[in-house]
Amino acid sequence: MFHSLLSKSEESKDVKNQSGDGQSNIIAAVRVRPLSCEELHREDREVLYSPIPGTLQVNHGSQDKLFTFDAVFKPKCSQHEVFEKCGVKRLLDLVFQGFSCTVFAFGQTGSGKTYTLCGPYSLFHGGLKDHSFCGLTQRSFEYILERTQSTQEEFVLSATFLEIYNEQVRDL
Ligand SMILES: Nc1ncnc2c1ncn2[C@@H]1O[C@H](COP(=O)(O)OP(=O)(O)OP(=O)(O)O)[C@@H](O)[C@H]1O
Repeated sequence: MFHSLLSKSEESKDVKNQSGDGQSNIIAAVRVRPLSCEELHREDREVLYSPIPGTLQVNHGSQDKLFTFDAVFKPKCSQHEVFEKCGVKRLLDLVFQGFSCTVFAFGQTGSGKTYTLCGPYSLFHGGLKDHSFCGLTQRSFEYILERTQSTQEEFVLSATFLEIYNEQVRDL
C-alpha cells in the first residue's frame, strides 16, 4: 500500500482542498503483487480480488470483506500503469506550485514496497536494463526533470528517502 500526502502550510487546518483542486490531500492506493515462485510452488492461492475498480475484496474463509481505496492495482499492473494512475503525478504537479509532498509505501515484508518505489533488485544489481521496470522514484525524477527543462525558470530540487523499520527512522 502506498499513500501520498501533501502540505503547503502547517497552519492550514483544512485537510481537503489545500491545493484548491477539490481533491483530498491524502490518496491511498493498494497494489497487489503477483504470487512469488515460492508461493506458487507451495500452491498458495490468491485471496485478494478487485471486483470493481477502487475496491479490494479479501477472501477470508466464508466471509468476504470489501474495502475501498482511491486506486487498486491488480497483480498484472505494470510499473507504468501504477505511476500514471496512483496519484503521484498530481503530487508532482503540486510540487511545482510550492507544496511539499510525501509518498510512502506501507506493507509487511515482501509485499512489494521496494519494487513499487524503485523496481526489482535486478535493476540495480543484476544488470537488468529494462526501463519498464523502473519504479515510482525514477519515473518521478524523469517527470520533474522533463518539466524543469521545458521552462526558463530555475529550480532547486531536493529529495529525501527514509525508511521506518521497527519504529526506527533510517536515512537511505
Ligand atoms: N508487482 C510486482 N511484480 C512482480 N514482482 C514483484 C512485484 N512486487 C514485488 N515483487 C517481487 O516480490 C519480492 C518482494 O518485493 P519487495 O522486495 O519489493 O518487498 P518489500 O515490501 O520491499 O520487502 P521488505 O520490507 O522486506 O524490504 C521481490 O522479489 C520483488 O521483485
